[in-house]
Amino acid sequence: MSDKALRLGTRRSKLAMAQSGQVADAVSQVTGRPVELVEITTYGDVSREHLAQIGGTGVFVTALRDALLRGEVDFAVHSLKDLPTTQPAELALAAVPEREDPRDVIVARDALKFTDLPRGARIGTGSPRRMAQLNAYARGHGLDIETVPIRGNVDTRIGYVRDGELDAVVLAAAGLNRIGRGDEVTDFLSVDTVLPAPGQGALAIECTADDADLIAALGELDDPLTRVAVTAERSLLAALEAGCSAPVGALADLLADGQTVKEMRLRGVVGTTDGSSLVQLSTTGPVPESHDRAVALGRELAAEMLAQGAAGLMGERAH
Ligand SMILES: NCc1[nH]cc(CCC(=O)O)c1CC(=O)O
Repeated sequence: MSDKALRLGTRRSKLAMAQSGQVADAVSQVTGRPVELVEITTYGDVSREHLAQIGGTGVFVTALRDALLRGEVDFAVHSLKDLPTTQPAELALAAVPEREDPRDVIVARDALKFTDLPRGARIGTGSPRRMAQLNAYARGHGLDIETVPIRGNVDTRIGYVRDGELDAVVLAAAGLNRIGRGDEVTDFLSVDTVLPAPGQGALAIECTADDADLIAALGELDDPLTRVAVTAERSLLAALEAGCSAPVGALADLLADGQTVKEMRLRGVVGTTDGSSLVQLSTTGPVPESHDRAVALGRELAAEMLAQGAAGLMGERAH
């Protein structure tokens, strides 16, 4: 391969710049080639408030993919949870690096923990998945909380807490860690309380499907166990026919015995945003040995969830 600089297409947001910068360093380490960042403005960046109306799924991703297909950049980095579940044939998911912390967290006033929030606490989140699970937990544990729909970037969201408008906001640990603001977390939400979005905490490194040399080079950053886990999670999401704004949580984690990975557990949840009904199921078995097995596992769990009424819960929307 040549020693020409590789062009990495990235969104301009703090999170995108941080994760692209980190991947750029890793890629230049494994390829020995310099990597230059090429900033691309996405429709999701200019029209954030209208994300719900324009459908959510993939708005952050489309502009980067278009730049790849036009040959303006060589590869791109996405938050895996923002990727649509269908992979275009012209693009290759060259690497899924090892996952960051998949959990959701809260940033609350006065360093409060979730379960110490006072009666009537207002918790900001724009995510129906987070609302559904927080409200379900509150109902089951006698907590009195109000989930308040909010949008915006990390600064905007944490700003609602700093200026006293909200008692807490919910964010992904991975995003805060990547921008160096992990120290603002006041509580980590157990995945037993709030299952993260499918793919949360993982990145996707994408290039065009015809660039075999680049696919092989980027593949050095792939973590096969993360890939198999997110494949099962995304297959569950796809089989539930839900977009990224739907109240679907999924997490595949590996059960290890010392250093040896023994089994994989896939958990899935859907619910109404008020938390009055949830369908939550899990399955545990051998780590899938192929992409197709991981896909099948996600489908199987989705089928069980649908049999328990999951579809009816997803029809309902936050606003
Ligand atoms: N919904 C937007 C989004 N997409 C990816 C992340 C960061 C976490 C990740 O990479 O999974 C976030 C922010 C958040 O949910 O708090």
